Amino acid sequence: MRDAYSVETVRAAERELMARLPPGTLMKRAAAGLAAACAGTLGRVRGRVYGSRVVLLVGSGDNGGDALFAGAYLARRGAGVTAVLLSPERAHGAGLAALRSAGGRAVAAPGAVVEGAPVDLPALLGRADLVLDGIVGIGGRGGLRPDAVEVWDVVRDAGVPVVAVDLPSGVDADTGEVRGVAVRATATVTFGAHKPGLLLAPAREHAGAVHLVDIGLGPYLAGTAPVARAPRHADVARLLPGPSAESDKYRRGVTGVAAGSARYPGAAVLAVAGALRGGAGAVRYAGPAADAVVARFPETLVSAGPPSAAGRVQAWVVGPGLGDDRAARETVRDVLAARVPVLVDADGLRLVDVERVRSRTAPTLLTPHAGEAAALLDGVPREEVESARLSSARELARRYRATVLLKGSTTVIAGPEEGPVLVNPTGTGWLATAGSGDVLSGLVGSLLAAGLSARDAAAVGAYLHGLAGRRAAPLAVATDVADALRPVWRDVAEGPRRPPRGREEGARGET
Ligand SMILES: NC(=O)C1=CN([C@@H]2O[C@H](COP(=O)(O)OP(=O)(O)OC[C@H]3O[C@@H](n4cnc5c(N)ncnc54)[C@H](OP(=O)(O)O)[C@@H]3O)[C@@H](O)[C@H]2O)[C@@H](O)CC1
Ligand SMILES: Nc1ncnc2c1ncn2[C@@H]1O[C@H](COP(=O)(O)OP(=O)(O)O)[C@@H](O)[C@H]1O
Ligand SMILES: [K+]
Repeated sequence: MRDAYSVETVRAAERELMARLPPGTLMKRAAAGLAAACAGTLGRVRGRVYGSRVVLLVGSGDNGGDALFAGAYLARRGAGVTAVLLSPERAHGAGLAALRSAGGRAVAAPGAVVEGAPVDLPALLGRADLVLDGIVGIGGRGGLRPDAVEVWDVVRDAGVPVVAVDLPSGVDADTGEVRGVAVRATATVTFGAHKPGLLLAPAREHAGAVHLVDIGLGPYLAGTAPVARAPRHADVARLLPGPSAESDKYRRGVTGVAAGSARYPGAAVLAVAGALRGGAGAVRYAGPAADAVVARFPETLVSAGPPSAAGRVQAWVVGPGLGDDRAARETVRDVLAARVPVLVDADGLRLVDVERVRSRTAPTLLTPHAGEAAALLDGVPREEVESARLSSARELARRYRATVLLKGSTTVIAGPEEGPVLVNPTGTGWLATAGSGDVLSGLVGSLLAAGLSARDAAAVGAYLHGLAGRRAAPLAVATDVADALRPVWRDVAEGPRRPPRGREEGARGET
């Protein structure tokens, strides 16, 4: 698991560690790691550090201090380093002195000049090979301030690679929210621990490839809970269900699918397609699209009556393409009355009664996209859910006393109890295609039937579905995603072969 800790927790751990070390040690460790990563980037873009041109954007806090010390390292290796100070009178003193004694120079940002000729920022950046964003880190509030926006606009237009120091300036470290303008980095070098914002959209889209620099916080974080955890290949591989020597199809679990309608038979077919690839031994379909399901998947056990009359299952999936008529409503009620885990998706989410879900004794898993989640949260704006995924999923899980898998650019999973939210690291925008959510609900339902907890089934399902989307891209349609589940499952199960860069977990980058 990749664990992300709140700013408060990171600061507390830093305080404890700092108390045991000579002053300035942590910043020097951070800066050394940052400089090494920057040297690597310069090696790639310029061939070497010596003779390259580096611009530091330096704010008024310790984040700017990190940039200045890293700049000093690079200057000692022969880079031409210029620090652009957003608040010259408050820039980190020791960092500034280190940069100057290493041969670097500092200039005031255009908005900060009180007298004298302002620096020609476009010209400076036009010659730069690399920019370090040390405007603001975990001490930031809200988006970039106007003076920082002015500088960032020039950097962005220059198209120079940007390494963000600790976090892209302007993003919210704890929530992943971006209120206003924020830096977009090629890479982010973060210190001590991941911050939730580095795992969560929209902020994670600003971070580029994320490198974690160990500054020795590990022992001081050990006893504290992360806010968010992102599974890796090995975590998922451990949870994949598989037949044992004594297995038969019933012992492997039977998935029930109550989906589709005369109007939307395809949703039933796609949910069954996912369910057939989730590790259960059999899939029962109950509903009006039985003919379409059997025509495509003859291995499905079908019936046209209510789900409760379909025979035993170990988990139900209800909702995709169900419509919202009386029959749909009854189907949802019938399934929720079952004493097995139930996944509710799509139309099912419009028909669930909160008290009925809360009173269930078997696990319930809700799988809304942002629009559905917004409706379940009494009609808050969809954008509000999209910008605050973590708290939205948590709130929904708390209200419904259920596990929630909130789909979208970052899929997050929250359980009814307190504890870390899971963040899915796989996926691609190509999954935003009609019916791919139906495949996911079938897949996760099958993992539930195979015996995984709601949280594990959601995490494994989202992870595999995201990989399948990448494998089927470009131009993936939902059936391609379902077809890609088998090879993706095999890859994860076979691990630990390092996936080709750009296709797997590390595509957004982490080292
Ligand atoms: N602690 C440690 O041991 C270690 C910490 N380390 C490093 O320290 C960083 C944290 O440093 P920090 O606490 O000094 O805060 P920081 O992120 O520099 O920002 C504060 C300044 O930003 C300003 N500002 C605020 N919002 C803004 C905005 N939207 N747009 C623009 N400006 C904004 C705000 O201004 P003010 O409100 O005071 O006017 C304030 O002066 C951390 O991220 C890591 O890099 C590493 O060296 C490892 C060891
Ligand atoms: N921008 C995106 N990036 C990554 N994944 C996405 C994005 N948009 C949607 N998805 C994924 O695509 C699937 C779409 O599901 P859903 O919204 O239920 O569509 P449908 O109802 O058509 O099946 C979900 O798994 C979701 O996480
Ligand atoms: K920064």
